[in-house]
Amino acid sequence: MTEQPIIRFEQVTKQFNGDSAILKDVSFEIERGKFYTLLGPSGCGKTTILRLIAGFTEPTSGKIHFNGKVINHIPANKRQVNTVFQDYALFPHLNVFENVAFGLRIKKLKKADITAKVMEALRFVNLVGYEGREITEMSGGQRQRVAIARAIVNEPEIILLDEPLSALDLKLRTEMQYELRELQRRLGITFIFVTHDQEEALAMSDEIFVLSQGIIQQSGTPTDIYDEPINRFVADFIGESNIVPGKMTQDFLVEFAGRTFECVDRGLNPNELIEIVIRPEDLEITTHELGQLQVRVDSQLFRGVHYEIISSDETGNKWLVHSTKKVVVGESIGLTFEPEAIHVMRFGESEEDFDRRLEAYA
Ligand SMILES: Nc1ncnc2c1ncn2[C@@H]1O[C@H](COP(=O)(O)OP(=O)(O)OP(=O)(O)O)[C@@H](O)[C@H]1O
Repeated sequence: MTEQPIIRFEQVTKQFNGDSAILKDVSFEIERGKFYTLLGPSGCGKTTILRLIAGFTEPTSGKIHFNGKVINHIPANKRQVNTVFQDYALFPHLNVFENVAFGLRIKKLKKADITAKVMEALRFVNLVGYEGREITEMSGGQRQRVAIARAIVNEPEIILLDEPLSALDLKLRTEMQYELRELQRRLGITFIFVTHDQEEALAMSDEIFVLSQGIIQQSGTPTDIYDEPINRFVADFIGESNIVPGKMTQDFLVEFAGRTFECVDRGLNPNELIEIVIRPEDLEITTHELGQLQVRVDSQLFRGVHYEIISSDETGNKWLVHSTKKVVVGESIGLTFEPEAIHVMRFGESEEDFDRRLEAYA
């Protein structure tokens, strides 16, 4: 028997003061011990999901299950959940030790137990030796670690992290991404992390939920989502892509840019209109004659590791190419790609409907 999910949202809708719904009939499951990321643009409802899990707000309709029990009305302080906020919400008048100890003092633990637990949490985040420091004397990255220590000291089953890296500069941010990921592995606690940064989500997560307009557009592993975006929103939001209109003439054959190509997808209706996604790094540059597609180079930018080339084919499609080869603007070149590089999306169909259709077909 598979273990039941630690969190399950069952058709959860959230509306504020009669306004239109922020979350619309959202259903998902969170498994124990994994690193999840809620990814989406500003205002899509990511923080609202965290607040619902934490118990800071209740759903307008639907059910939230925690270890199989409905927790809609359970107050925040009775849930095995701790949150690390964007601004860390540390107490500036308390030192590092007291910040971490705060929750344990409220629970009235014995002094010796508090010391042992706080030191253990500080050890986890590599801050032993800093316990007497004032919060104001700590750097951004160190404050971040204090906030995490304050969450883990309560031994929660879930840690919620609301854009915790957004205040850090790029270098520190990358370091903290590694640190957080590593910490989650060592602790084995479920992490639910919120970000609007797709690279961060791809780098850190076991599973990503891509949200837009109060709906989970797609969920899956980073490679699932990157390689097989379900719709135009996900393809655009996760990395750069070429999206062109096409037709599925039969299984394993697609037509776009006026030609027919082999692909690895099947299960669509003959001649169904689709959108084709090809990632810029999956296009190879060759001579005009050897290309599967002939394009004219419109522009070229040097990006350090690669050139970013914008080109167009005869039917007017634009093709973005990432290549280590340099080309000449105005020149006609050929593009080649493997059948696996062609990803097929259909218009306006949900992930569930898509899967159901594929299953029925298989
Ligand atoms: N208490 C509230 N009352 C009314 N509207 C709210 C409330 N909290 C959030 N909203 C609205 O709900 C929508 C979603 O907000 P939420 O904070 O969940 O988005 P988000 O995806 O986390 O965005 P961001 O990345 O900007 O933090 C926004 O339009 C916001 O204005």
